[in-house]
Amino acid sequence: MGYDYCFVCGDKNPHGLKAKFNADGDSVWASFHCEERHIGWPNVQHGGITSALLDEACAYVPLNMDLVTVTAELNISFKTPVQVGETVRIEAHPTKVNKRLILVEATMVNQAGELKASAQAKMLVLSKTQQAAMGIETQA
Ligand SMILES: CCCCCCCCCCCCCC(=O)SCCNC(=O)CCNC(=O)[C@H](O)C(C)(C)COP(=O)(O)OP(=O)(O)OC[C@H]1O[C@@H](n2cnc3c(N)ncnc32)[C@H](O)[C@@H]1OP(=O)(O)O
Repeated sequence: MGYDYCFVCGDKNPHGLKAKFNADGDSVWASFHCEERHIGWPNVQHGGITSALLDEACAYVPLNMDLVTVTAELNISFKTPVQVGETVRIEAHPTKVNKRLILVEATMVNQAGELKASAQAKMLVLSKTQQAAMGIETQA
């Protein structure tokens, strides 16, 4: 699972987060280590980084079903700051699957199991025409 220049998962993007997402049934997960370059406030992971990781996890859920989507809505609750030096696990799973709309929930927890952030997303399935218009190439 991956896309070379994606800011979150691409391994060829020199400025990217290089998070690797794995499938586990209909769920997906990834680990991420917070470093100094990811902060906003001192020692605290930037909320945009947290949001990007959760958004990506939500996109990987339909990808795991061979569906290409964009995020139509993303609601995030930031529960506890992610500190520099912490490793977090991001997980996401589908809660409702319709023809064009996939509802997804995602969480970010640290190694002690403390909830750092959670998200609910509405992922809109793109038609082949919409994918082509966006320059997204798929094998199928
Ligand atoms: C292949 C690649 C493999 C590897 C990839 C790894 C990289 C992964 C990268 C992942 C990156 C991370 C992910 C990212 O960050 S993706 C980037 C962030 N997201 C965007 O840029 C999306 C921008 N928005 C749009 O493109 C359009 O507004 C969309 C496509 C969302 C809707 O467009 P449009 O309005 O023209 O709609 P439609 O004609 O297509 O469809 C209409 C249907 O959709 C329903 N609807 C619409 N909005 C909503 C809503 N909010 N709630 C509920 N329903 C909604 C609507 O009622 C209708 O239903 P129905 O009447 O048909 O029943």
